[in-house]
Amino acid sequence: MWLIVNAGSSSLKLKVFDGDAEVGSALVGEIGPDGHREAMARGLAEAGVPLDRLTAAAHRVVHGGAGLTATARVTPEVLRQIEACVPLAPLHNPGNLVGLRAVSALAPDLPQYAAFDTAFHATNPEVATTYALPLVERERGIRRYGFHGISFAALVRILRARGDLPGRLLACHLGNGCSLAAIRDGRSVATTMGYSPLDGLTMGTRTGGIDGNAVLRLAELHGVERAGAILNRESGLLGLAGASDMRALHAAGTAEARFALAHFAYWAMRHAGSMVAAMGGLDGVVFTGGIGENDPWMRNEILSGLAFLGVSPDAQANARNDRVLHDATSRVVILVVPADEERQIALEAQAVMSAEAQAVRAGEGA
Ligand SMILES: Nc1ncnc2c1ncn2[C@@H]1O[C@H](COP(=O)(O)OP(=O)(O)O)[C@@H](O)[C@H]1O
Ligand SMILES: CC(=O)OP(=O)(O)O
Ligand SMILES: [Mg+2]
Repeated sequence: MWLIVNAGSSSLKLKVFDGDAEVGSALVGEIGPDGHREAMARGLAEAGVPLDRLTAAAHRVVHGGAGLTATARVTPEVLRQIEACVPLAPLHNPGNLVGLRAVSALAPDLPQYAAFDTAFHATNPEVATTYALPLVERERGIRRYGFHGISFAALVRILRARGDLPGRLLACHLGNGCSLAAIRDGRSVATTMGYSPLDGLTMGTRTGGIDGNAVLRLAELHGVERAGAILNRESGLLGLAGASDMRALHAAGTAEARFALAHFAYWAMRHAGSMVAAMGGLDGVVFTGGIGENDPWMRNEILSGLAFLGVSPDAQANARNDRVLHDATSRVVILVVPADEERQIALEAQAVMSAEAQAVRAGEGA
């Protein structure tokens, strides 16, 4: 049995797999950036995790930096590197570390693995990942990494298994954090997040794209730490309309809420154009994440802005949150694939464990 821990910025998802079967799960939502320790204790109890029967645990880790680019066994050195990436993903890596430490406290001998949100974008070309900074600054690892890679890898795996993977795919992960990826023949060639999960789309509490000089001005006014909190925790939908939750904005009906919804849709559409250019056209659009899977209004708004690309949704299918959304005239397929990060983490970690076992056997045989 495997325990999978997915600590996002606003939710904690736990799953227990026995072979292919999901035998336990827990979802602790709306936990806020500092609530991961309590959420972890609650989640483990709720999922009924049989600690003594576990083979291993595997975790989603948002930022692996330049050093951690593939799913790995968690060693003290790996933990140190994840810790070193905390400033790069301040909403995420601390929660990921809480999860890792909570499991080792409960089961000190249990093997643990980490899968990284950055890894899927390792195939982006250098022009896409490089900031035009002086060499000495670039050498510090200040570059674009991209995130939500476990979610993107999962939807590629699912679509490929169905024989449904479009050649040039615009993937939209719209949750509390939001990013787009340009996926060509199953490989990421561009994505909207950069050095940290702040860049790109308007998000629940993050600005999305903002001019570096505006960031400097905020740091000058408030100090670096406070400026970081403003950009990461008090901005986005929350900053525009006082609520970070998409459902709350739809319900609010105020002018501010309508503007925040329009802002979210507009910037998703603007960045989608950039993704389409990066892969030289568009064959498919896929939505995933809490908003991507459940918000017909938002999907329709974004897709309307992409009508010039031949994107044409079926209104009824969209309203029903169907898995296939394009109508008969659409030149582009439009799909919904529920986020499957936990199974992706399990598959990747199990592959690493099998490779380790094989290496040990080979060593014993030699
Ligand atoms: N039925 C719904 N309609 C609109 N938005 C929804 C719906 N259900 C969930 N959401 C939104 O999805 C977002 C959370 O996405 P999720 O992927 O669960 O978050 P996380 O990034 O923490 O994993 C929130 O903005 C929430 O309001
Ligand atoms: C990377 C990221 O933004 O993750 P989440 O959507 O879980 O906040
Ligand atoms: Mg998420």
